[in-house]
Amino acid sequence: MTIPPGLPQDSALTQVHAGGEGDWVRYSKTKIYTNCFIKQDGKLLLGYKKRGFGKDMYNGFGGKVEPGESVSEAAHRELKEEAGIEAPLRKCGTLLFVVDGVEEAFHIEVFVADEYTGTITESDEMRPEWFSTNPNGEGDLKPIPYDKMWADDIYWLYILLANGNFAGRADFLAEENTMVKYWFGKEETP
Ligand SMILES: COc1nc(N)nc2c1ncn2[C@H]1C[C@H](O)[C@@H](COP(=O)(O)OP(=O)(O)OP(=O)(O)O)O1
Repeated sequence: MTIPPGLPQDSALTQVHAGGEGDWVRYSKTKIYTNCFIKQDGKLLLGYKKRGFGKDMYNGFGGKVEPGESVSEAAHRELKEEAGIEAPLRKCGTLLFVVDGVEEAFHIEVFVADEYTGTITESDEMRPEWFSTNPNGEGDLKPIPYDKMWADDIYWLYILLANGNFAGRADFLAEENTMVKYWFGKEETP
């Protein structure tokens, strides 16, 4: 499978996962979102989404890029609004999701940081929680709850945890956490 439409075609991406059948779904509009992760000492900070899109699932902290805002500004704002913290965020991935029945495709810029300042605080939208990056958990910390996350996350989160860069696309069924077709690539480092 080649790099899907909607992802940068000239990048140094090597396919790491691909699956599904049929054609990529066509879409006419995209909305830009951010998604931010804090990783530190074998732990990953996730948020339990209390309302809105993705309710009752764990995810990074993020949301829509507002008019007049850069993607980086939006990432820092959402991290502060949803988790109460600031961090030296580094962009590490680009994701495109087309959800059947949702008019605009989700173009998501993913950020990561190894440190943060401030006090992690629950917001109206997210309840922050640390997880162990060890698949068996560590002490009181549970392993990353992939069964309560978007189905795509398991295909790229390990690259983020290893300080790599990635891009991917998935076409989802309407109102279901099911990928109909997907492609994920890792950027090769020289
Ligand atoms: C469909 O697959 C997805 N996978 C993953 N991992 N993350 C996703 C997927 N679809 C959306 N997201 C992310 C992108 C954003 O970080 C959030 C959604 O943002 P939200 O709708 O909550 O945006 P806000 O601006 O915060 O919304 P409000 O208007 O409610 O404040 O999920």
